[in-house]
Amino acid sequence: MPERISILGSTGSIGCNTLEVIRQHPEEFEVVALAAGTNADEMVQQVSDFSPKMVVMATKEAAEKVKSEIDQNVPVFYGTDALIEVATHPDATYVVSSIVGSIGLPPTLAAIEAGKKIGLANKETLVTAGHIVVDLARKKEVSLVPIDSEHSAIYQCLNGEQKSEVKRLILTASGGSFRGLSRDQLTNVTPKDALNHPNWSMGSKITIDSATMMNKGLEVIEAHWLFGFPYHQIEVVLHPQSIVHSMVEFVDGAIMAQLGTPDMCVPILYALTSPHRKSLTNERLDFTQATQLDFRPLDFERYPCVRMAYEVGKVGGTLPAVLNAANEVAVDRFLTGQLSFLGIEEVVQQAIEAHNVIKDPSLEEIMDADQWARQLVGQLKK
Ligand SMILES: NC(=O)C1=CN([C@@H]2O[C@H](COP(=O)(O)OP(=O)(O)OC[C@H]3O[C@@H](n4cnc5c(N)ncnc54)[C@H](OP(=O)(O)O)[C@@H]3O)[C@@H](O)[C@H]2O)C=CC1
Ligand SMILES: CC(=O)[C@@H](O)[C@H](O)COP(=O)(O)O
Ligand SMILES: [Mn+2]
Repeated sequence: MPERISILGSTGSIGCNTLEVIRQHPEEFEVVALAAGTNADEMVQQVSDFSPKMVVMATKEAAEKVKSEIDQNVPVFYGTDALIEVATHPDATYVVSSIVGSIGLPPTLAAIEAGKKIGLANKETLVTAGHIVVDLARKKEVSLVPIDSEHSAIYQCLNGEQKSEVKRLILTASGGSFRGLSRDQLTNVTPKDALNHPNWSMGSKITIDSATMMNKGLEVIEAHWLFGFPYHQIEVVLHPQSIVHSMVEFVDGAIMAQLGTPDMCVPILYALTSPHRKSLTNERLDFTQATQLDFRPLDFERYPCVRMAYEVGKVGGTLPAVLNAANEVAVDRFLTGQLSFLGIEEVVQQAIEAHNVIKDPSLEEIMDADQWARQLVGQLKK
């Protein structure tokens, strides 16, 4: 039987790569339902290529545009509630969670509640409500398989290993688009500069997160929840080539690493087929050509967002949701010219300091904290 897949965020970078993987294995995978934001043109093409049973767009206008331009009689809905229909479609066995931002949390939880297998790209879900997501997945016996490249690498390195024999997880970080610049040189950098990631082609929000290295901070919290290790066993190392996608060190000093060209189709396909592997037509590493692998320690002064994320992750409660929501709004304001690049970390720090943390929060308390941070950072001047 093919894996029957719903994709949340099908028009994005991960969504399109997922469809590319599906295209390469038509006998293994079938598309059931697709959800996206406002990119109606891309969705019209996807409907024509994959004939889903249902489509959801974020807005009425986008839904009407899709409806008016598709040949097939596919139901098209819109809005956040309709995302749940895609996530829980009765014909779907697998949900790829690849909407950007904490808006991906409710449909991802709904998919877990409905017992679907999950391929998780949306790291904001785990940062915002890690304890709730992981507990529900355990209760429902749902496998939560990482798509994020570092976490996919660690997932592969941990396969068949004992957790008690792990010394530490080592996340690699490219350093982002400004890795060659000092902090003083960051004062006047522009969104165009920041969107120029050295190794990966990704959506705009995560590309800015890579430049501030908030991405690595979010990934530390993501690793904590996915693999169940305390923060002192999770480390970050700079690796400018993004070839070693992450590593696991064991108690005997042995280190396992997963390597490959920076291509998200690899972790996406592995998430869909693990523990098995399928072929992929893609660029390969060639060690007969000169290949350099460099590693450097992370300077927390240069990249304060990583330090912030460790501190926030250790405090827990509603604070990671505040960090995440504040960052989402700050990145959006940077991209729209309302905030400087260094302003991103400043306003996130202000939100964290102003928040009264609720310990062991309910989902409602987490959503409230998320909204509180969005309002606060939306008003802050910088
Ligand atoms: N790109 C990558 O290589 C990696 C991404 N990730 C994570 O995966 C997630 C997606 O990243 P990426 O693909 O780069 O992001 P993109 O910005 O490329 O894509 C985001 C997707 O979410 C959709 N979307 C946005 N808002 C809504 C909404 N309100 N309702 C429904 N859909 C919505 C977009 O639709 P539309 O465009 O139509 O508006 C688009 O399909 C993020 O959490 C990111 O951190 C993790 C590792 C690597
Ligand atoms: C592809 C992927 O997983 C991204 O999260 C990537 O890791 C970004 O790279 P850096 O955050 O290391 O710049
Ligand atoms: Mn990553």
